[in-house]
Amino acid sequence: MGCRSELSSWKALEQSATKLKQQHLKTLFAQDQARFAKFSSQIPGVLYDYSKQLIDEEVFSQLISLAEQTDIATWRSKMFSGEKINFTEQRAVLHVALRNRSNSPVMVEGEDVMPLVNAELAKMKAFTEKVRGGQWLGYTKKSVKDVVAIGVGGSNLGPQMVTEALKNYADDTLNVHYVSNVDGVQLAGVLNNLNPETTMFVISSKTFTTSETMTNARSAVKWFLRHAQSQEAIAKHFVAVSTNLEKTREFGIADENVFTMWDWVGGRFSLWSAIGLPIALYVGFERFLEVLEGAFEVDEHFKHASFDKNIPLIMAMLSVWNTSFLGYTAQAILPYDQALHMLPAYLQQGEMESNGKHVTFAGETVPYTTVPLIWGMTGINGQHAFYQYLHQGNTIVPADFIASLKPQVEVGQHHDILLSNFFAQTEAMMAGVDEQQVRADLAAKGKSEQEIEQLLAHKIHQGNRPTTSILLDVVDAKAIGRLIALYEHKIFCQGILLQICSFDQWGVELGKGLASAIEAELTKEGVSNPHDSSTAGLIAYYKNNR
Ligand SMILES: O=P(O)(O)OC[C@H]1O[C@](O)(CO)[C@@H](O)[C@@H]1O
Repeated sequence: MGCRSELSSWKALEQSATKLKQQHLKTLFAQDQARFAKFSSQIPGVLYDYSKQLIDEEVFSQLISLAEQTDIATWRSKMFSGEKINFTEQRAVLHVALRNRSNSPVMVEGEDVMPLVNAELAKMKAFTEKVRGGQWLGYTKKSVKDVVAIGVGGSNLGPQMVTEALKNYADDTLNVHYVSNVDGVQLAGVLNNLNPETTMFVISSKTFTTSETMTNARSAVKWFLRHAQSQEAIAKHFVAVSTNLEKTREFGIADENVFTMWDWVGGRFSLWSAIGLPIALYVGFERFLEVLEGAFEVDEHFKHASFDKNIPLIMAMLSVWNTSFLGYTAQAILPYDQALHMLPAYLQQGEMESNGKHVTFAGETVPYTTVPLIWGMTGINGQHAFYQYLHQGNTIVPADFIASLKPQVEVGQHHDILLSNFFAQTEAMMAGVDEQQVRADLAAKGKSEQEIEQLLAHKIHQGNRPTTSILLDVVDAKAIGRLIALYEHKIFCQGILLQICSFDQWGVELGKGLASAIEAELTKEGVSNPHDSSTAGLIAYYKNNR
């Protein structure tokens, strides 16, 4: 299997990039009144408009050729049929089985995993209903009021992001608090306000070895036992989500309180599994199922839509076009919906942990930039923070703008004001403001010729900054399921287009190992390992001055 850059479609795209870099989006719009119709696609509940990306029909068809030449369709079937496409870890990649609402068999090594998935969903349902219904009683026979979800990375970001997104659908049955940071300040801040008699802990860790999570979990047990004073009480207040029964037992959690997941569920794709338990506890099991249903709709779209209408594939093709061909090495995620305020953080892990890599399937160094730096925040707040850079900085950052037709809560005219910003920003980034317009605006304001000359260069906006607009109906359980699944499949396609193994994370594993070696050095009696002078100096300063 040769490198992607040897493919004829790749070479054609390289030539097109040279041409397109001379083009202005404003001209492309002026030349083609049907541009929006040509470069947009819809599925129920989602309008995806990529007409403000710096492409033309030729580039689009070259991108489709790239998708064909890289065998996206075959890889897609491999994923859905449980082949071990995570070949560096010898694992299938089957988060799609977790939301397979058709219940058709999904085989892993000759075994249909759907009965396992359904059994776990049934266990989650029974548990959620018991806790939410007040029948699950704590050690003093009181029902649960607060849930503390302890986990990090994929065992935190997905559930927390969805919990935040669906806040407005929650009743006041339970509060859910998330603790991910090993900085004890976070755990202490949460526990300070809680009553152990009415608190349930959900310890989520696929491996049940992640140092941050296990440290927080152990401290939570200590805090709990200080009050409960009885080891047996733990069974009423601690549940776990993990693949590692040996470790959950060792920790002291009874098997019946362990929700399982499987090695074919990657951490950053795990919110659909029992890792989503805190979501179900917060908004109810039925709503959690709606999240799965929304994702399942997108799985079906991804499997069956033609390449030129296939939204996740188009998202991936555009990312590769912008990054590997046009040389834009960052991408902003800008939700114009408060419910999606954690989406940028979630997608940072999704995309960068998956595809932030530099070798091909065969382990050769790729000669192109792979994925961009993903960053962002809610659009309106960003407008008053970093949009200056997006409009007039001398690097170009393509951006995904995401909004909804309806707000979760109507408050006066707020939504129209919000959306007018959403529309205005992408229009301005596309069209910019040229010299003629700046001159006319300043003259209309009564500025002198001299004043106009002084201000001119500062007020010109070059525009030509690519954006995509995603319009959801309203952020509800189904919509959030759809949106996440779109990005997940985008990440999958990106990996194939770039020939990157998307489902391992060796870089993160390296950090984990290094930190635990240094941890031992930090004790008083800890022996210093050899380090560079900076690291050694920092450790010594810490030990001598803390
Ligand atoms: O669920 P675990 O095993 O605690 O791992 C947490 C996270 O750590 C990572 O390995 C690295 O951040 C993620 O992929 C994973 O989601």
